This record gives sequence, structure tokens and C-alpha cells, in this order.
Amino acid sequence: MTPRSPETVTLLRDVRPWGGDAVDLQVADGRISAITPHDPTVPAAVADGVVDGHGLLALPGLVNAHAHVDKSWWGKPWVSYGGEATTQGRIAHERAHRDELGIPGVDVTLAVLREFLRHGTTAIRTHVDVDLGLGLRGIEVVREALDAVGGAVHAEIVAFPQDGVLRRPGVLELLDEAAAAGAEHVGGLDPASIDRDPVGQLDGLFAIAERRGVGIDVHLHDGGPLGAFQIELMIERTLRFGLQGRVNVAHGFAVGDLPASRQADLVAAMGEAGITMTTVAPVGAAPLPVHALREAGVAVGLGTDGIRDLWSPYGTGDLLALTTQLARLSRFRRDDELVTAARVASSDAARFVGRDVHDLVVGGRADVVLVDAENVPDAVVRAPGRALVVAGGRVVARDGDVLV
Ligand SMILES: Nc1ccnc(=O)[nH]1
Repeated sequence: MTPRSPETVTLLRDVRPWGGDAVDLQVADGRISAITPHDPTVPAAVADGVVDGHGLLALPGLVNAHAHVDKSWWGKPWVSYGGEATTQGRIAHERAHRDELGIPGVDVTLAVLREFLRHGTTAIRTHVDVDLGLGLRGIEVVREALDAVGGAVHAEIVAFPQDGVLRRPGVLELLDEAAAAGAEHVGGLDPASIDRDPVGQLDGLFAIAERRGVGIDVHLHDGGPLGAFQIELMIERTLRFGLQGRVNVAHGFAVGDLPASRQADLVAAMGEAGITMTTVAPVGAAPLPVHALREAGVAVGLGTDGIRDLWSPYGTGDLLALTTQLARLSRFRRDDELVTAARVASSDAARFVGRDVHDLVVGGRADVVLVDAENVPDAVVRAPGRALVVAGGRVVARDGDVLV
């Protein structure tokens, strides 16, 4: 597929970063090269590459820190949900029906990526299923789809053993192969309840991380003390292997479930080990203590999870709408809390996509989302439509139309 070439931006004029004073953003080589107070005497759109921001609020491109872009049936006729409501039930249902839907497939992944771009997401960490049936084909499909949007979505890939690790001999080797072939992280899945061998699964994953220099990102649905125990096992290994900052717990419902004093101890230990967490702000689970986590040094990322897939019909790919949900579930009301929610979904998620900096600052990748909002709290509670999305210095969406 040949990517279309969207307009390259050299000057994005009259925008209000984080709701502050209007500025003009200069862009060179896909990065923000200068930021100056808005100069109204420079006429709009006199030259190629000059884009008028009309005084709209600017946020950095949204970062979807937990996606499954390989699983969706986005763009296909409705698929009625048919799985049993357990993790194992969903795994079995997906394996039974994905082929008939063409999953994984470049077309569905492309549809998801375009939906992300339309809503202002310019960087993602996506899990991609690796199992005995598919091998590494899912990763190839996702890379092809990423190429097809011309690099507009910057992605880190987690080789994700959705069907289990030790219970499926050969999967650990596939994860190792994926890591050797460039996946940035190896995933895991409920080491206790799926593999029934938490020490074994985690030892296997940490050995790959050490050997290949990749990160670890484990789906942990197990709640309560069982989930907490597995996080402790991860903390021990993170410290032992010196992998601080490289290990993520996804979902981690246990952290929300625990009694207050146990929660505080676990969160403190996670902070000391530099463990990070990603949440999909699920309705019905005890919310993560976002403030306590961040205060303890546990970075929190927000992701859509899979959207419209054989796991669940929900999800639109709109990370700003999900930011509203995170804020609501977290009972955020104050302005500073709502700004925190926006930072979780953008600038503070830099580390989840392998960046030192992801913000509207000189040197940052020119990933910018414009919305018609009074200030950041207003943008978070209303999630207005994205008027303009710039990714790597190119206009990739405008007023709901994707241009790649
Ligand atoms: N929430 C989830 C989506 C997909 N796979 C999982 O294991 N979990």
C-alpha cells in the first residue's frame, strides 16, 4: 500500500499549548523547532506548510499506552459477542473465531490505526498476539499497517502471549524470537491463573528481557492477594535484574482491590522498583489509586485496550473520551486533577512509547492535537472533536477526516 502524503507543516500558528497564551509553533524535520508568542501580523496560509490553529487549545498527541491493534473487527459488519465472560472463555472464543474475521489482518489494523489518528492518538504501545497458531505473523501484519499510515502512528510492540506461556510449550521461544526481531517488549498473562506457575512464567520473561534488552509488560487480571503476590514477584525480579523502569503491570486490578494499608505498601514497593502501570479505566473494577501511584513514582499510562473485538464490543479508539472516563472513575474534580488526567494520556506517557520527552516543547516530535476548548479541564470533561491532528509534523486528520 502506498501511503498518501499529507501536508507537511512548517508553521502552526495561533495555538494555545495546554490552554496557555497563543503561540506560533515552528516545525522542522517532524519536530518542534521553535515556539514564539503568536504574531498576528503574519498572515495565515500565505505559504505552503503554514497552518492556522485559530486560537484553539493544543495538547501533545495522545499516547495510547495499552492497545491491541491486531484484534479488532473495526470496519466490518457487527459481530455479536459470543464468548464466556472469563479470561479463559475469551481466549478460547477468540481463537475459535478470529480466522473467519480475517484477524489478524492488515485491513483491520489499518482501520484501528486510522481511528486512533482521527481522535488524536499519535503514539501507541500495542500488544500483539503471539501464539502457537500464529507464530509472529500478527507482528508482521501490524508492522505492515503501521507502514501503510506512513509512520504517522509511532508504535512500540509488545509480543503478547494471549494464550499463555508455559502451558503452551514453544511460546517462550516465540517471545524470545520476537524480541530478537525487534519487538520492544515481551508480554505476559496472569502467570498464576493462566499458566498456574507464576514463578515459572515470570522467570521465563525476565530471562528474555535480560538476554535481549527488552522491556516486560504483563497483563494481570488476577485481583486481590493473588494479583498482589504476582506483583511482588515482579518487583523482586525487577530489582534483581536491574530492570527498573522497564517493567509494566497492565490492568493490575489487584492494586485497586487491596485494603488501604496493603495497597500503600505495595504501591511504595512498586515505586522503589520503578515498576509502571497501565490502565484502560474499566467500568466495574476498583479504580487504580492514580494519585498515590504517581506520588510513589509509579508512572501510570492510559490505553484503550482492544476496541471492538472478540473480547468486547466496546471501545471507540477515542483516548480523550477515555480520559474523561479515567477522570470520572477516579473521582477527579479539581482543575489540577483534570490536568493530571490529560498528562497521563499524553505528555507523562512518553516513557510508555520509548521517548524521553513528549510535549509541546522545542525538540519534541511535532505531534499536536487541537480542540475547541476553553482550557484543559474543559477539554478533559467534554472531549470535544479533534479539529486538527498533526503527527511528526504532518497534518494527519482534520475535523474528523483522516488524511492518511
Ligand atoms: N483486557 C484484555 C484484552 C485482551 N486480552 C487480554 O488478555 N485482556
